[in-house]
Amino acid sequence: MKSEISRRALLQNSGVAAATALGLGIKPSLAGESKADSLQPLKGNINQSVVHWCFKKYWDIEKTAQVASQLGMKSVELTPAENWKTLKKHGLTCAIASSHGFKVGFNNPENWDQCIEILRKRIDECAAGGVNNVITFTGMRDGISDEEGAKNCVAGLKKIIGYAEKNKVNLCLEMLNSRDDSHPMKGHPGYQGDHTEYCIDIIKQVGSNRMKLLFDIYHVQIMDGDVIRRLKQHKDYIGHVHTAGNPGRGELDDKQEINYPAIMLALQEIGYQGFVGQEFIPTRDPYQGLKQAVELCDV
Ligand SMILES: O=C(O)C(=O)CO
Repeated sequence: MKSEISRRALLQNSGVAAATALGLGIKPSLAGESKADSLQPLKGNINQSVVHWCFKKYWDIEKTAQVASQLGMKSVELTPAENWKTLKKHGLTCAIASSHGFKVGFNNPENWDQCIEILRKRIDECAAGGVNNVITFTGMRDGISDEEGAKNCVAGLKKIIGYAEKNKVNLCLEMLNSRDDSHPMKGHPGYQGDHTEYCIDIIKQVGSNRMKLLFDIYHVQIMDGDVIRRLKQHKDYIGHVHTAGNPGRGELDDKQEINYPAIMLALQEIGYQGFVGQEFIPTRDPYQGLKQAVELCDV
């Protein structure tokens, strides 16, 4: 896989070099990239998506959609409904809609009304816009025991899951790591749903085929590990998947420890039909990092 990627990269780079030498003046199709920088056609067995917040600093929605489309991805996700028409223009969808943030969630009954109101609105938007998934969170512990938090999550989510069912939209509960305290988006110390099985137990108790897990490989690797076994074990409950390199939530390169091609093959093996959202924080050229991730996950 690696040698194939390097070979491709080499061919592409030499193509650019040759064209430049010949004075062909390849017209950049996107600022900072040339057409020759685009991928070979993807196998497309994995539906790939890019998570907008990670790239927002570099690219607005139009540019993100252009890049995603150029890289053969199928979605730009966690972007508001007002942006979905831009995605459509580029032949893309939004794999999962955002909702209430991770800090205020269903573990505290005081937050239920607020979470339900925003989820209802998102479910309506998803039903109208052909989007299948909405994200949801447990919220922070803030003195609530894990047992109480789980009980509250089940009771709170049960108040909205019927509406999700009626509109054929999945609620995806995200597990997040609470270990990395180095950066506000690399880890979330105090988050209650910080173990895979804790979230799975909540999902099972809500008891609906519209209640799913957002399996973020980066967060699972930090808190629980044993990623492929967990994917297989919980296959019936996985609604969406996220990536990033660990440690550091950076690119999916050889400085990080997660074996993404093997994990993507495992997703195929379990018959996962959903999307894989690239959700890393770029530490170098964002286009090159995203291209590398897309190639690596295209198994
Ligand atoms: O850290 C994450 O993965 C989140 O989605 C928080 O919103």
